[in-house]
Amino acid sequence: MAAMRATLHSLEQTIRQRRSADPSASYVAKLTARGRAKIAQKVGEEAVETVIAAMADDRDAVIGESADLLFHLLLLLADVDVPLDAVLDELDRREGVSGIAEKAARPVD
Ligand SMILES: N=c1c2ncn([C@@H]3O[C@H](COP(=O)(O)OP(=O)(O)OP(=O)(O)O)[C@@H](O)[C@H]3O)c2ncn1[C@@H]1O[C@H](COP(=O)(O)O)[C@@H](O)[C@H]1O
Repeated sequence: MAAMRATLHSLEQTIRQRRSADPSASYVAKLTARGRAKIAQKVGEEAVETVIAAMADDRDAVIGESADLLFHLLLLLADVDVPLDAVLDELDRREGVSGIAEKAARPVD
C-alpha cells in the first residue's frame, strides 16, 4: 500500500512538472494544451478500454489499460488542481464502512 502511494505520488509530481513542458516533447504537456475536455475524454476512453479488457478476461490488457486509466486520471486531477492526497484521504475516510450500509443510511429525498 505504501509502495502504491509512493508510485502514484511520484507520477503526480512528474505530471505537475511536465504540464508546462514543450508539447512536442511531452505527452502530458500536449494533452494539457488540448484542454480539460480532451483530458476528460481520454479518462473515459481508458475506462472503457479497461472494461473491455476485463470482459474479455485479458489479464495483461487489464493491467495495461488500468495503468493508462490511472495515469490519465492523475492528469485530470492535476488539471482541476485536486491533489491525489484529497482522493486518498476520502478513501481512508470510507475504510471499514460497508457500501451497503452507507447507501442504506443516505437520506431519502
Ligand atoms: N505513465 C505515462 C503514460 N501512460 C500512457 N502514456 C501515453 O498516453 C498515450 C495514450 O495512448 P493512446 O494511444 O490512447 O493515445 P493517442 O493515440 O496518443 O491519443 P489520441 O490522439 O488518439 O487521443 C500514449 O502516448 C502513451 O505513451 C503515458 N505518458 C506518460 N506517462 C508518464 O508521464 C511521464 C511524463 O511523460 P511526458 O510528458 O511524455 O514526458 C513519463 O515519464 C511517464 O512516467
